[in-house]
Amino acid sequence: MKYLQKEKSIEVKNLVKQFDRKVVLNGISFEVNKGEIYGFLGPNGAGKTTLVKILNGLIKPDEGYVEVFGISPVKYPDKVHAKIGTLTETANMYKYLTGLENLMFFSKIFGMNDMQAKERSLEVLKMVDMYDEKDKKIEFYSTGMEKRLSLARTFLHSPKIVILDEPTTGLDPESAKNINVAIKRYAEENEATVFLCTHQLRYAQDICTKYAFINNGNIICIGELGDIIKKYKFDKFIYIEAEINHNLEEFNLTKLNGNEYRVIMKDKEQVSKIVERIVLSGGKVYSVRILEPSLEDVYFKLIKRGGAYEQFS
Ligand SMILES: Nc1ncnc2c1ncn2[C@@H]1O[C@H](COP(=O)(O)OP(=O)(O)OP(=O)(O)O)[C@@H](O)[C@H]1O
Repeated sequence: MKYLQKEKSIEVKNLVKQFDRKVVLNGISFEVNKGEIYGFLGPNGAGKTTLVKILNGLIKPDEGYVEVFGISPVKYPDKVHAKIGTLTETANMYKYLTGLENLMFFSKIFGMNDMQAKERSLEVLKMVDMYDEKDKKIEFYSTGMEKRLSLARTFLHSPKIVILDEPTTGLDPESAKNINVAIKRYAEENEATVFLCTHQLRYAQDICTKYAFINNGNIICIGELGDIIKKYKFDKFIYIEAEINHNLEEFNLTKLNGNEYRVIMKDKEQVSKIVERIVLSGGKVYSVRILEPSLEDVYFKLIKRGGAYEQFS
């Protein structure tokens, strides 16, 4: 059978970056394939923004190499900029211009004429669900609206790679969800690759297809969530929604919200034993679910554990 090689969007090899002798990226290597929504996850100060700057050719690595669609951003930043759209934490927009005027301004920087700029700006406004707000000045936008407009700006030149640095930071859950929907839709409709840097794991889990965990400049794990869970034999959880009348300490249930409880699953018999005890002691069981650990569970265990880098593909 013919070996089909996946098309690489980003390739990073043995990348090292230091600031004032502090190693911020410690020889990291990974590849992002076309069409992936790749979550690059790590705590504050892990080195995510530094990597985004290198991918954009804004700073140079000390060692190693990086390619975006086979082009070095170190040597040819302009060529790379033409193919990627980057949303940084601090996207600068003109407060006294409307959303539409801002987007038209940036469209013209990409070489569009008035008509093309207007047409494309209206298109991307619809993509992020901001069409109705297009004539409002940015100074009157909420944080969530401003972020969606910044995302629209990232989409203006139809980039095949979108690099997003903390796109949901500071947003309420609904605004964060809107951002996620727009990112996913853009990726699907444009067959684009997304490189998402964040420490907001719940939002990452909603859209990412693959992950790299970075801590203190080292990648500690790369893979799809299911493969990482299998590899490390992470426990499953039993979630029980119930009214519990008696102390069931022996089962080590952790109370979550309302009537929901969670416990690490040891074996299948455990489920009926817990349900039986709750009912026999006068309580009520409304639902029982068995779930894989979340991205958050996996991430915190691996980050805490530290250790060597492992890749599953
Ligand atoms: N220009 C610079 N000069 C000196 N140190 C820097 C510089 N830029 C970044 N650093 C340091 O490099 C480390 C990594 O920073 P970076 O911004 O890449 O982390 P991050 O993972 O993006 O974190 P956050 O989520 O907080 O933005 C930090 O300790 C930071 O202080």
